[in-house]
Amino acid sequence: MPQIILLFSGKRKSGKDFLTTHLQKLLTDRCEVLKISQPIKSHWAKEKNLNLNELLGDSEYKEQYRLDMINWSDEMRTQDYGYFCRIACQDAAEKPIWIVSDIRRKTDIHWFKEKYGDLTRTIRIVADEATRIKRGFQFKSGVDDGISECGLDDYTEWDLVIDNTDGKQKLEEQLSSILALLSRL
Ligand SMILES: Nc1ncnc2c1ncn2[C@@H]1O[C@H](COP(=O)(O)OP(=O)(O)OP(=O)(O)O)[C@@H](O)[C@H]1O
Repeated sequence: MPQIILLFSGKRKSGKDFLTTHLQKLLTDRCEVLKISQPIKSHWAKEKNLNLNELLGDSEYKEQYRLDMINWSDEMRTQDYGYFCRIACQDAAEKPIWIVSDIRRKTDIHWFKEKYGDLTRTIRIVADEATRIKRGFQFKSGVDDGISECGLDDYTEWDLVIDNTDGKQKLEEQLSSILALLSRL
């Protein structure tokens, strides 16, 4: 059982992978990074005979399959909203800090809060559209106007909001604001 769980959310190309990878480097073996998209991608890779590592990485490859994966995983979620959260947690190593790098829906937050109560901390990464475009974002109908991108737009109870817009916050500032959430450890 972890002692604290950091739930990260943010729109496409806001910097979720970037910041959680830097955080992982700081926390080294005290933390485990979980991705809710991992079980989705594993299933999809097996089913369609695709390269799992390419799907998990930051590449054009995953964009080709994103819409299909979203549609399939949404169907699974309507039957059981905790399905992918549960698998991601089952597969996670015993570490004091869990970093969940891709929270996308209110039901994801709900599931973690229901199961882990006040061990959870929610973090929203924001970046303006110009920055996201510079970092590879291109609007895609069915993806960027769907629930997986917009499901948390009106959520207001974040424990921390990080501005990852180009030129706004320094990486060290961003990381120290996240570390402050771990002060109870
Ligand atoms: N603060 C930053 N400074 C420089 N480059 C950044 C910064 N944040 C993110 N990037 C770069 O922008 C690109 C997109 O970031 P990243 O992959 O972390 O976004 P994401 O939110 O995980 O996107 P997706 O939802 O598509 O997986 C990456 O190439 C990353 O290295």
